[in-house]
This record gives sequence, structure tokens and C-alpha cells, in this order.
Amino acid sequence: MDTLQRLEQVIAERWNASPDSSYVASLNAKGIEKIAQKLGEEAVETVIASLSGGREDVVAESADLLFHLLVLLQARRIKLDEVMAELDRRDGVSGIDEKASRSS
Ligand SMILES: N=c1c2ncn([C@@H]3O[C@H](COP(=O)(O)OP(=O)(O)OP(=O)(O)O)[C@@H](O)[C@H]3O)c2ncn1[C@@H]1O[C@H](COP(=O)(O)O)[C@@H](O)[C@H]1O
Repeated sequence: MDTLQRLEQVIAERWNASPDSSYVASLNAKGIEKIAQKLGEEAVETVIASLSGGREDVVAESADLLFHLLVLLQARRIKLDEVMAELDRRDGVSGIDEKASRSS
């Protein structure tokens, strides 16, 4: 099991824990709007780090971003496997070709 799959499992296990003792449970208690907002904030912080931070900042913000994405997927009951399958489906399809096929 890789790191993201392990983290997905931990998030699912913590989902209904006490919000006082679990950050994951506290996000669940706050609802999808708060979770989506946190994901947006972490995305912006990753962008800022990439432009003006050091390598360690980019790594730390990227970890926050991936963690909050997994929380959002849990909130929508979407398995990481589904996202991975979508990426696998795109394997070998150039982004340039895919974009061209959309505009024609
Ligand atoms: N990977 C993480 C992880 N990454 C980031 N964070 C938390 O995400 C939060 C984001 O930081 P911010 O400063 O933006 O948050 P904040 O200011 O506290 O939040 P707001 O008041 O703005 O909502 C921090 O509280 C971090 O501790 C994480 N919290 C938990 N995990 C994993 O989730 C597991 C379960 O955690 P609990 O649910 O807390 O037991 C842990 O064992 C870890 O493996």
C-alpha cells in the first residue's frame, strides 16, 4: 500500500472520530464548504510557495494540498482509485492533442 492509499485509509478511519481529538473529524463536522475552502487555501499557498518559497516550503505546501484533496474526496465518497483510474485512462493521450480534439 502506498503513502496516499494509507493516508486515504487513515482519513476514512478518523472521519467519525471526535472533532476535539481529530483534525479530520473536525473538517467532517464543518462540512463540505469548509473542506473545499481549505483545499482552495492550500492550493493558493502551494502556488505562492512555488513562486517565492524554498524547496522545503513547496514540499510542505504540496503535502498539505494532497492531504486536503484526500479529505475532499472522502467527503464526496470518491475513492482515490477512481482518480487514479482516470489518470490511467489519460495515459498516452497528449494534453495538446486532447485540447485540440475539444475545440474541433
Ligand atoms: N497529513 C495530515 C495533515 N497535514 C496537514 N494537517 C493539518 O491541516 C491543518 C492545516 O493547517 P492550517 O494552518 O491551514 O489550518 P488551521 O489554521 O488550523 O485551520 P483553520 O482554522 O484555518 O480551519 C493543520 O492543522 C495541520 O496539522 C494534517 N492533519 C492530519 N494529517 C494526517 O491525518 C491523520 C489523522 O489526523 P487526525 O484526524 O488529526 O487524527 C494524521 O495522523 C496524519 O497522518
